[in-house]
Amino acid sequence: MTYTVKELFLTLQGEGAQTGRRAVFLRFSGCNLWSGLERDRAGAVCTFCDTDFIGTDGPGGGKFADAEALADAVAAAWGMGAEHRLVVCTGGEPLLQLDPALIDALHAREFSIAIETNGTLPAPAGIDWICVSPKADAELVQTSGDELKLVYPQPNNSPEMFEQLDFRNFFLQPMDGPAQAENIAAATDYCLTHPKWRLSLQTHKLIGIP
Ligand SMILES: C[S@@+](CC[C@H](N)C(=O)[O-])C[C@H]1O[C@@H](n2cnc3c(N)ncnc32)[C@H](O)[C@@H]1O
Ligand SMILES: Nc1nc2[nH]cc(C(=O)O)c2c(=O)[nH]1
Ligand code: SF4
Ligand SMILES: [Mg+2]
Repeated sequence: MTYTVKELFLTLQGEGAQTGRRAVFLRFSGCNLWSGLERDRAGAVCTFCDTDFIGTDGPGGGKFADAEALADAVAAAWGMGAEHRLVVCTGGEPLLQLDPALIDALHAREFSIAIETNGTLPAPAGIDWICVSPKADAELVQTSGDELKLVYPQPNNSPEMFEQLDFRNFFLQPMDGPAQAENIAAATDYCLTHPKWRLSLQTHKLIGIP
């Protein structure tokens, strides 16, 4: 199938348990919880998104005719060295496009495959690291994985609703936006009083990398 990619770039994972790890970010275009247009934001299911995922105009973005072509572009972005290869599939919502053919093509190039998903679609087999970030008012179908990363605070989406699910790590990530300082304070407070939960800061924003 053809894959539609907003951008594809090398950076450090900024969030969650793998923070600081070198990774190729593969940002797919499109999401099932928001059109990406500002005029639709207030009426969307997910209203706080910090990402432009429309079109194919970002660095390394474009249409890729098949899994081999896209996996080749990911490998080229990584460069030399077969060890510790990591690709983070994100978006937009990556599970609208990530399929078994692409998983196989990335594994054939020695990549561990991580995903950042809103959890509304089931993850196919073979993904090496699943990060689910549930959104209020969106049905959660992917209820297991490696980390659950809840943007905090969200009305109608409290941490207590998720802490019994089958995840190895539980993170609160302060919502970026006009109330960022208050949200960091509230998330810090929650982690201090609920030791199951850890704080995930968006470290790439702090240090000015993509
Ligand atoms: C842009 S989303 C793309 C992947 C997927 N659609 C999802 O929501 O998980 C990547 C990560 O950024 C988080 N995120 C989005 N907007 C945010 C914001 N304003 N503040 C903090 N985290 C945010 C999401 O919850 C998710 O964990
Ligand atoms: N450096 C960096 N780390 C990230 N972790 C998750 C991100 C995302 O947008 O999915 C992200 C991102 O956009 N940049
Ligand atoms: S689900 Fe993810 S990509 Fe879609 S609008 Fe929300 S944060 Fe953005
Ligand atoms: Mg991001």
